[in-house]
Amino acid sequence: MENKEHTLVTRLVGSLVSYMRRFLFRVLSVGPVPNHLAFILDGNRRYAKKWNLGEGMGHRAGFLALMTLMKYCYELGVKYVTIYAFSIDNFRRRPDEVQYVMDLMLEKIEGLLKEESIVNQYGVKVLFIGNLKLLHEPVRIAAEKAMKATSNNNQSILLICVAYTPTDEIVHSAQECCDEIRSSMKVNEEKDVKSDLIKLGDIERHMYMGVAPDVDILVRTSGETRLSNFLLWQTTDCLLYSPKALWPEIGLRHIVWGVLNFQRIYPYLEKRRKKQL
Ligand SMILES: CC(C)=CCC/C(C)=C/CC/C(C)=C/COP(=O)(O)OP(=O)(O)O
Repeated sequence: MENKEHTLVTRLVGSLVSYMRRFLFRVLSVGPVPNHLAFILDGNRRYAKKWNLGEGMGHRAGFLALMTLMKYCYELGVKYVTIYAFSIDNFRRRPDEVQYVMDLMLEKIEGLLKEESIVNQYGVKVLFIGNLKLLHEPVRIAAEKAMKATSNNNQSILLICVAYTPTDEIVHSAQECCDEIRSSMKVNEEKDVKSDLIKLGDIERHMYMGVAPDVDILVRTSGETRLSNFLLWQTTDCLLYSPKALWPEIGLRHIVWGVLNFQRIYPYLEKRRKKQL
């Protein structure tokens, strides 16, 4: 009996908190709501150290934080959420750590496709961004399966940057531009691609991130203010926000604060984007 009462109280408190959060988001959406939030997940290992946990537990806690944050973003009406899950440089970490993160990814990608997952609750299209050939084979296969399974969702988009760095992305885009021009040439035409044939729009179209608009807010946790080779092309006119919290500690207050600051500088960002400044 006591157990039943406890469950009922927990449920009631849960509903009340959720109601208050939605109310807060309604108030926030009186101002401009960002369309695209990007996150650098920094501080998983420091979190594990802080709480005397194994390093892997830090990454697990990081994944849980990501799920909560996605929920907040989609409730608020943010359409695109991009995360820096693993960079090309991260492959140089200790082999056992790389293996742990790859195994975790495999487990979590499979979890994302389950009926009760956030992906299904919010109609999320999942896109993996980066040089996927560099991923461990089972992870690449799972990533491709997830993209296929969610391809018809269009309510919200989750872009997971893995085996990604923007420098690699720019080289990839330039190569694709050249290939496209070459394939449009006549059979007996010389296959030299003149540099002035490549336009800005072509480069953007061939970027891995070409599927999403530019970022509105870039959040990097753990107080670091460096971009560390993330979305260099797509962050020219966005708010950079670096809360002190380690990634697994990120929460509602950070999202609200980030959005309020975005709204404060929104007129300036709009002017810059319309090239009026
Ligand atoms: C399917 C899916 C989206 C999975 C995501 C899995 C996940 C949470 C990956 C994050 C890995 C990572 C390199 C985090 C950065 O913290 P850090 O290791 O750099 O921590 P530190 O800054 O304290 O050293």
